[in-house]
Amino acid sequence: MIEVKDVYFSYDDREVLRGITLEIKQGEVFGLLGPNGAGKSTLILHLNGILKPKRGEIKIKGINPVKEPKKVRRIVGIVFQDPNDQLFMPTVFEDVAFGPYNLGLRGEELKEKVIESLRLVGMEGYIDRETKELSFGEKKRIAIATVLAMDPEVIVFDEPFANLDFRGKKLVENIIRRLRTQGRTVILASHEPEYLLNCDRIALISEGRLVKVGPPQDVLIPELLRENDLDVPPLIELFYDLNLGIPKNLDEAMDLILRKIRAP
Ligand SMILES: Nc1ncnc2c1ncn2[C@@H]1O[C@H](COP(=O)(O)OP(=O)(O)OP(=O)(O)O)[C@@H](O)[C@H]1O
Repeated sequence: MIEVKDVYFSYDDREVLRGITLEIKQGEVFGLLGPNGAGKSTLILHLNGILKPKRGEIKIKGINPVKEPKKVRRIVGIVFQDPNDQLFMPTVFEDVAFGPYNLGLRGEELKEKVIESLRLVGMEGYIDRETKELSFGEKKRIAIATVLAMDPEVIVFDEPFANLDFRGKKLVENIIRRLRTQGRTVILASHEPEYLLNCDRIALISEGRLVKVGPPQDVLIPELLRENDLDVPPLIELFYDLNLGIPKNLDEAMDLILRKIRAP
């Protein structure tokens, strides 16, 4: 689905991506983990042709985003880290309608798409609000709706949980769960391992290099996280020490602990 082949990128003469090679399969929930400045956002901006590799190549379903950015942008939707980079229209309706309007939707069909997308992020009551009046968390949810409204096969979330309260985080988790059941490909970039427990695979990136890629139990190793300036959540530390594997969530964590306690 997504092939990243030996990609290098520099801002002026500062090299930020140094030979990244990755393959992401259709329907995968794929985590991009790395400390601040590792190059996660830079890599993401390559996936729909906003940035062009200095060396190497990217293919999305066989299409090169540099050569055919419009085609690729119909496949890959990116939810930017800062919603202010995503929202630029006066009202919420206009912001969410912008993408589907460009895809050809009009009238009732367009309105229904906007309402449906806002409902998915719990913001249908905000349809006529002025975007600039909204709080950061509200803007973040509208930004997600603008991407959902275009029904992309691949959705990339850059630090989707940053600056969200408990309810906002749960809502994003539920959206990701729904996208997974729909068989969409989801990419989640974060510097916090605890948000990537549920991923199928995780790529650990540091200083523009791929350090490791694999399922959570192979990548979320306390020593490896520390070596790469990442936080080690107590849950991961505990489960690693007890040799219990990596739980996907608190329910599974409880289950694993109870099984361990009850084991003869
Ligand atoms: N537009 C830009 N011009 C120059 N340098 C940039 C630009 N954007 C990012 N950088 C630099 O590139 C490096 C990688 O940044 P990037 O935003 O890709 O990292 P990141 O892993 O997403 O970090 P974070 O977790 O802080 O979002 C950083 O050193 C950053 O300062």
